Amino acid sequence: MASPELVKFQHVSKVFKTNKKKSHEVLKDVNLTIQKGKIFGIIGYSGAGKSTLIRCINGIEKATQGKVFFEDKEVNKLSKKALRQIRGQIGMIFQQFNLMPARTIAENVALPIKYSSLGKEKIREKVMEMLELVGLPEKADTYPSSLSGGQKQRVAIARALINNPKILLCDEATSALDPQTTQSILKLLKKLNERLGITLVLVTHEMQVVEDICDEIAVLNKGKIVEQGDVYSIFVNPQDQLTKRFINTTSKLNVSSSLLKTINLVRNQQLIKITYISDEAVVPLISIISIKFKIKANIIVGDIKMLRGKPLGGLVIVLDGEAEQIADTLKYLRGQKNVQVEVYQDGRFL
Ligand SMILES: Nc1ncnc2c1ncn2[C@@H]1O[C@H](COP(=O)(O)OP(=O)(O)OP(=O)(O)O)[C@@H](O)[C@H]1O
Repeated sequence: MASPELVKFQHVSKVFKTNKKKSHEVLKDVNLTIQKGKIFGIIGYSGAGKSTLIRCINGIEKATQGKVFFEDKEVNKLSKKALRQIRGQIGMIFQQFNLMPARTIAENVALPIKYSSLGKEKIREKVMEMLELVGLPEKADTYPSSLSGGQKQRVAIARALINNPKILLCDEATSALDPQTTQSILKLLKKLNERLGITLVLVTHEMQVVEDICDEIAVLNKGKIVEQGDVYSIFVNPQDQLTKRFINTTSKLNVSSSLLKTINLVRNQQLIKITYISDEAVVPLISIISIKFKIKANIIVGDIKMLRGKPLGGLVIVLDGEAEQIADTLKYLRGQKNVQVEVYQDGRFL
């Protein structure tokens, strides 16, 4: 059974007026559903509208058209008081951490509950609990300037979680961090998702982040969602060119064009890329096509990885044979269940 819906966008558009005459449609007819407990990635280039989209979830931005729901509540229609209550259930972290430099780590983490009815001791207890959760209890009484970028993001996560939110919005949360620190923050986010059941929305321009921890993904291009679905299916069979470009950034099969230029294809040779999943990952496709079609197949690059616990493999191969043999081989490969075939033409795989 599908998990219940936490966030829903129905035909959401957002227009910013840039001056009296000009306006800019930043989100265009966005439809998406985020299920409770999932890790949902929103990927797109700079300016695609990612931040605007997640800011519509907590009502920092208001949709110009369409509806945004948080559980069963329509965010745009809430009173100020109701919106404040909803925001208490929505945590947010940012690329630049947004910590207050003149406050200690403990004071930073306590900020969202500073004016609550909780007493000082209870607040300190909750702060320490959050700092334990993110692995930084010993930093409670130090200042942000003494922390590394990764530690600052951990503090920001602790602050965002202190109200026990249902969802954590992460706006390019790892973009300012080196790859190793990025990994440790992603690991922490995954742990929080598993332990607390908190829903995560990750805005990013890095497909590696999506590959590492997301369950679902929406690809945003100039304000439009061009593709969405579960991460494995999208990695296996991306439909949109932009999605393919993002996936290529994480793939060892993304043979550089300079390397491809060194492969001097002669007549009767065809460069292809095949991607295969599940059982096909272990089926000896190359042997089969060599025997069946008497074709030579030279492997240029091969890769196999586990994605969400399932294998995803791929090969870049030069097929060498008569035109008819190549055509029959391509037909055979394309007829295989769970095998995607792309042919190299005009400098790219299509
Ligand atoms: N308050 C605003 N007024 C006018 N234009 C805005 C406003 N906020 C954002 N925009 C414009 O909307 C577009 C999308 O911005 P947004 O920050 O949502 O994109 P993004 O995908 O998050 O990009 P980045 O990763 O660079 O932040 C940009 O062209 C931006 O200039």
